[in-house]
Amino acid sequence: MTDGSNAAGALVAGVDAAMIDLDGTLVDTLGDFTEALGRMLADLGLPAIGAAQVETMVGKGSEHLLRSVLNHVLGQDQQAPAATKVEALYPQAWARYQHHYQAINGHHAQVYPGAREGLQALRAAGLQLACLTNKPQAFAEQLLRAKGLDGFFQHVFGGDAFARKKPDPLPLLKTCEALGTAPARTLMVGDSRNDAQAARAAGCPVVLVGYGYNHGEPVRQVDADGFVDALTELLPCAC
Ligand SMILES: O=C(O)COP(=O)(O)O
Ligand SMILES: [Mg+2]
Repeated sequence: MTDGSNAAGALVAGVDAAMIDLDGTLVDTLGDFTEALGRMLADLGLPAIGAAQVETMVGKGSEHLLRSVLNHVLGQDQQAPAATKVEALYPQAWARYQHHYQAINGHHAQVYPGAREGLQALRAAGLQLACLTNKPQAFAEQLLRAKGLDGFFQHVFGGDAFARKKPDPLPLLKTCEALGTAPARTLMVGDSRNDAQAARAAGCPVVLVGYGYNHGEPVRQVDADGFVDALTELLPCAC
């Protein structure tokens, strides 16, 4: 239990549905990202990147991740302006990354302790659930199926499902529309300021987990309505 858990329970008691982030919230996918990026960088003849570095770059979708990784590895090369090189390499990097990620999706990833049980409890409490991630739709669906988590969700929306990604409020508002719930009664559950900013702008309550990826910054400094250490703390309470 954490200080935020009572607040989280109270929030759950006051909502009709929840939107659950995927990477860093339901599944620890850092191993998948690092593996697919490593294979991509090897194909391009570029230096490798470590998991600790990758962790700070995850959460804003694949395009942002690839540009951050290329910038990082090319930043060590002073021969040409990094930005020009990044854009020149980007199309090939994108194709190799897609190829490799699809092949290894879920192989180096683990469902977080309590995540499955938390989803079960939320469904048992009568909440509708949507998975709302910046991960591309096809990869998100493939991963949820591989981990046996797909059956919990009425909807799955990836980073390419709408015109803009989190932290823009649009994906949350569109998800509320699909669920048929008011934003103020639809809880966002995520792991980063990306999720929290989007929720604030959409008018949704937001709870963050303490264990995910928050762009290399302490997550408890983010403006959110509550924090939990496991999704099992998201139980509706009568408080
Ligand atoms: O950037 C990503 O692919 C991860 O996205 P998520 O944290 O919104 O699931
Ligand atoms: Mg996340």
